[in-house]
Amino acid sequence: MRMGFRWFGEGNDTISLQDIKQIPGTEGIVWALHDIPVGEEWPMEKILEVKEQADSFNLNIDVVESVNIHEDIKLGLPTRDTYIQNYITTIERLAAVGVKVICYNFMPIFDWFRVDLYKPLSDGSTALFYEHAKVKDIDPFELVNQNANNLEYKMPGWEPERLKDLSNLFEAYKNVSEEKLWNNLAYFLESVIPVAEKHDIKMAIHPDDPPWSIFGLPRIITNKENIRKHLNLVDSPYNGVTLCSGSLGANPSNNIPEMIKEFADRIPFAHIRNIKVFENGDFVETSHRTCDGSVDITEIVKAYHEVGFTGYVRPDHGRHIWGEKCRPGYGLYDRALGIMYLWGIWDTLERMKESRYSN
Ligand SMILES: O=C(O)C(=O)C[C@H](O)[C@H](O)CO
Ligand SMILES: [Fe+2]
Repeated sequence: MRMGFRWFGEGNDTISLQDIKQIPGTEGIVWALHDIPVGEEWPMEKILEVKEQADSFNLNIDVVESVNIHEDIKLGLPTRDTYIQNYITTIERLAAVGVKVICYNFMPIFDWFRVDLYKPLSDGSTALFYEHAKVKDIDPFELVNQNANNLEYKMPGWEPERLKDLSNLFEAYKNVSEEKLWNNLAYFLESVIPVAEKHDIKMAIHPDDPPWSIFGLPRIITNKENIRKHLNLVDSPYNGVTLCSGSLGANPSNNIPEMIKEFADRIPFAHIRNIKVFENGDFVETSHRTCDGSVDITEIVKAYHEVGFTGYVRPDHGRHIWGEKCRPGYGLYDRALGIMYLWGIWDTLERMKESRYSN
């Protein structure tokens, strides 16, 4: 597996490239141009700027997360063709600088969703928290105001300029059933996958986080059957999945090692993280260690090892520990610990494999 670390860019992250370089076994950054509005082409000069910064630390820029999808594409509006064309231009430019994987998601309106970004844990750290009862009661408009407008950091998927149009967006989605969303996804894939094939760049959809409908909005990338359906919409190695253990793991009936085995050659990129799911279905982010949460990280890494996984991987959200001031879920310390845990399991499995052969 090839390790990367999500980085939000110069002046937009508390973590430096020097910090990332010092995390053992980390070869690259997982990056995006966060200041380009969703739907616009990514300018080549800005792409090259990131490449130069990463080059100077000998870090690769092979994985982009995310080139977000304009809402008109998800809604299937006539204007979608212009936005798809822009997306294609961005794919071509990214391929030209050597990018190998583009992660994206197809969630209506909201990206990942939590009710509390700093839930105190018993060890004195804080972490992202999802609470069913609150989501049922909460007015999404109020939450957007809290999350998007009062935060120190502009978070991808929570852009205030996009969400100020929230009531129109909700109105527009009234006509979009799950089936329609699938059709709109198929339309998008049929346009972009041939381009991805031509330029040798893999498209990797991120599962919905959490993997169920919220506020009556359809969500479709939620379980094994639906991931299979997605991969069959356009049956190409360039139409893949970012298999995220934390997103899928919020539903305990998702068997992630089984998915890794079935979809092995269609997973160009993996997110590995743990969460603790409570009996009532609420969940909180934990350390990556298996026994700290409900997701069996050991079995997951074992499954990747068994299938001979050579794709990209990153730790996903971490807790906020040791007093770190950082983007919610994206501090340096807990994610770096996560990387060491993943390598610990992987290296042990490698050693066991070698000794099996030598005995
Ligand atoms: O919620 C998660 O697990 C994520 O990793 C969020 C992703 O960055 C995002 O949805 C990808 O487009
Ligand atoms: Fe993820």
